[in-house]
Amino acid sequence: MPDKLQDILVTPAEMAAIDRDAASSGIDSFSLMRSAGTSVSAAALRLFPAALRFVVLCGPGNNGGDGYVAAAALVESGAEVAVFSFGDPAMLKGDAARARDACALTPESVEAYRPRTGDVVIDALFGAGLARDLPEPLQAVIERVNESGIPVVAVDLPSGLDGRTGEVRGASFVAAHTVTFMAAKPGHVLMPGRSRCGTLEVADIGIPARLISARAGHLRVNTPASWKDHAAALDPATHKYRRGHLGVLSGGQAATGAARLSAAVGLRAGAGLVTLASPPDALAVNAAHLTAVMLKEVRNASDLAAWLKDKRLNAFVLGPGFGIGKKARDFALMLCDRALVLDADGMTSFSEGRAELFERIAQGGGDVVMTPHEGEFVRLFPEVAADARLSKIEKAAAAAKLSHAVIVLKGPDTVIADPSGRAVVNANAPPWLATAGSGDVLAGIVGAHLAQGMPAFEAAAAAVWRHGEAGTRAGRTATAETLVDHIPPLA
Ligand SMILES: NC(=O)C1=CN([C@@H]2O[C@H](COP(=O)(O)OP(=O)(O)OC[C@H]3O[C@@H](n4cnc5c(N)ncnc54)[C@H](O)[C@@H]3O)[C@@H](O)[C@H]2O)[C@@H](O)CC1
Ligand SMILES: Nc1ncnc2c1ncn2[C@@H]1O[C@H](COP(=O)(O)OP(=O)(O)O)[C@@H](O)[C@H]1O
Ligand SMILES: [K+]
Repeated sequence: MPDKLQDILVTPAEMAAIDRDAASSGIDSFSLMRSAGTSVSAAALRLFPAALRFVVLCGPGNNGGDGYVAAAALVESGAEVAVFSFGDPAMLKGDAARARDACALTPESVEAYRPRTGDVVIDALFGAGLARDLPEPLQAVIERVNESGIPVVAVDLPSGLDGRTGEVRGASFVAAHTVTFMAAKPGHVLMPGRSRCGTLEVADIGIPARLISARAGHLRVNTPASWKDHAAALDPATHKYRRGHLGVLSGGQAATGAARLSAAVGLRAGAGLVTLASPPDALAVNAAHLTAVMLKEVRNASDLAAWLKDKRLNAFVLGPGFGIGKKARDFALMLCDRALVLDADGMTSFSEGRAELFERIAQGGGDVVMTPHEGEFVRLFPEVAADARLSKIEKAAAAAKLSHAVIVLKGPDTVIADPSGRAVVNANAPPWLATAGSGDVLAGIVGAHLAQGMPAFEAAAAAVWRHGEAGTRAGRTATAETLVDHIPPLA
């Protein structure tokens, strides 16, 4: 796969346009189908050399066409092959009809398929463009195959998954391996889709990279390529203030741990200095637990205003354990013309009165990153959360547009989106990141990146990636504290 296509995510609508562009540029579309089908048969033979029979399930469109090509290639390799079709194969058109004609096997109806030990299923029923629920009889076939435990190799995407959203349309195969073409689609990386694709192979079937780049939007998988240009190695002549000064706002004495996690990881993630701003009642407990992190008493808005006169304080984290209410709102409004991570209680405090926040962010010119999990997202963006048509990427992008902030919509498939429509989907996070305080650690990493001068989108994307890596390094028994100890270097 050409390097520049490596991380690109192409929506099914963009892919359909790319297909049309390829055809109108004179590329023979049947040769693309032949490459697609043979890359599937090659994968099946490579991964399942001991299969007793390959069962190719072919649908009514070009995905089915790929299936007929794969079936013919498998027959040629000497394997035992059976073909089952959904819909009347006589109704196939164009390239798919040609592929059917080139396959010597006579298909049976898919409903007649009964899984047998030793079978390997090639799922060529529907591709990534599926946008409505599968018919009931097909759902029953899929469930039967899933229950049988027979391995499935999916062509393009496991049938039943929506390639735009990753959602299940009635039922979907759970594949052991998926072969898609030219570029991954959102449905391969968004949940639950990602967990149903098995290993993902992106096959180059010969569509020129320029045709793909010309149609692809600003959607990527989150890898270092998305932000490494902003993660410069340290200048040997640097000093701690040049590495940035991060301020973290602590809650009252009963809830200080969350902010301390953000502060501790802030230093680890590269801020030159971190100061924890504490209300008076929490000073003693914070002092007892801090060493390299500094402590500052901040009682109220006027204390904060006085502290903000120090312009070297260039980024803040507000929210973890802070408490919900007017104080959080006042503080956030004062901080959002500097670089700010608004997390947890900081966001929830704006369940009412968000318009003022969003306006300030738009006017402030600072870099604001909000890091909601699903529950916080519903509170701050109820109308976006309730729109069932939107994918997680589209939800994060809509919230970014509405709030003028960079949105980190967390979960196993965290999406980072900015108001201009740029978005990345994260895929390196192990499930044991779902542990108390993990979000506080993430907020502190974003804050450290902002303090170092990274733009908000890159700061957030790099933080989510490092958080995922820290999870992998810390291992299954990770806690928020051990995540702090396992943050990998940025550059
Ligand atoms: N991307 C590319 O450049 C290439 C794509 N190819 C294949 O082409 C596929 C896309 O082909 P198509 O656009 O024909 O898509 P599909 O093969 O997924 O089939 C779409 C057809 O199924 C019908 N359909 C959709 N949802 C349905 C539902 N829920 N119930 C019943 N019928 C439904 C549609 O009306 C349409 O006739 C890709 O998945 C890939 O496998 C390859 O042939 C080679 C080139
Ligand atoms: N199943 C999962 N797989 C990978 N990462 C996850 C999963 N569930 C949650 N996470 C990540 O763990 C972190 C949890 O943050 P959050 O929900 O704010 O928890 P807390 O408030 O306990 O810190 C987020 O970064 C989120 O993306
Ligand atoms: K499929």
